[in-house]
Amino acid sequence: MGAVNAAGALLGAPPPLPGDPPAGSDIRGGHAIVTTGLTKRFRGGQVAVDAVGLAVPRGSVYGFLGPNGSGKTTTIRMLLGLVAPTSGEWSLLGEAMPAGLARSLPRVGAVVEGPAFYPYLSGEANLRRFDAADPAADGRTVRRRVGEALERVGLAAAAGKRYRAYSLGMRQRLAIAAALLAPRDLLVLDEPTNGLDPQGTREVRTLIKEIAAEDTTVFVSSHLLAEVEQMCTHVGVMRSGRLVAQGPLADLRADGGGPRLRVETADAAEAAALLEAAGLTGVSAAVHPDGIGEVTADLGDAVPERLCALLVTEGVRVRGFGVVRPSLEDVFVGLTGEGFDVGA
Ligand SMILES: Nc1ncnc2c1ncn2[C@@H]1O[C@H](COP(=O)(O)OP(=O)(O)OP(=O)(O)O)[C@@H](O)[C@H]1O
Repeated sequence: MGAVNAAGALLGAPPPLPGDPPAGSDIRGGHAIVTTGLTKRFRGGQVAVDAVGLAVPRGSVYGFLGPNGSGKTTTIRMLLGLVAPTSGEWSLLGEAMPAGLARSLPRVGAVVEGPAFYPYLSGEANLRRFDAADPAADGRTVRRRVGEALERVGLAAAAGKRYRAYSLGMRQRLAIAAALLAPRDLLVLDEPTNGLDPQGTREVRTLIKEIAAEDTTVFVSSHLLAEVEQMCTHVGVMRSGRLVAQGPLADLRADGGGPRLRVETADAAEAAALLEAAGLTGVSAAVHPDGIGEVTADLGDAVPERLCALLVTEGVRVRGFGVVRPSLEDVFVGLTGEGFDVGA
């Protein structure tokens, strides 16, 4: 499937769901996306998305993070009206869905799965062709809009080049340009850096930040924690079809707990006893196979320099001393029970 733009271009509105609120009744204007109990059970009984409640604030860059198969694409397809939920409610840009599809979708740009462009046509010709398939688009302004979209994604100089000569990063930027052929309040991107090399990844990431700076809410799925960390203000974490955490990135980071003291020493038992006597909590000591011990403890309000001086004065042979803050990955591993691919 290619980039999906205005309502009706590539989308067929799904039938209304039982219990749908009347059109326009959702006035939660502070959020670009809200879902309540959104669920998808495929034929055969598999629950791919299980009662997901998303709250995507307007103006945010929301990272929809989760391992492969955790239900991200299915959720995105439901949001865009490409597949009907089994149950649940959702709204896009304040419009209750699916009744409000025709009103909200023209303001939503989306890139879901691989873009389908003609290899022998130029980037510009591909965008014109794409625009022509959109009944909501005004053919009289196509030249200007295609030019602006190419400019926006940094492809103006390569506009006349054939698509097959584009790098992977350029191809992905062209897909984003297709989603930006009209002004959008919300951009939905499903794994936009998947398969890109580091240069292409950087290009797309920079572009997303620029688009967000222009007041477009961006909802971007990824299985790469490092990527989400670098470009998102908010994050939702999926595990096996369930949303296990959601909120501002900074809040989730804070959920990992406070800083920990870490001391490397051959006198682990003595160091642990001294730190406990000094009032530190969560003290634990371990000895590595090389015989060097490691003692960790919650730092709390203690002053690390004083603790270091105390250990040395009391004769502990300190080899290493530092304060470690829990990484976002530690938090997510705690939430999801599994690691994420952190190599962006
Ligand atoms: N049409 C379908 N019929 C049956 N099962 C499906 C269908 N589409 C997806 N699934 C299953 O639903 C689960 C969630 O898949 P989904 O593609 O939404 O996950 P994802 O997080 O986007 O993963 P990926 O990044 O690998 O696409 C998977 O177990 C998948 O096999």
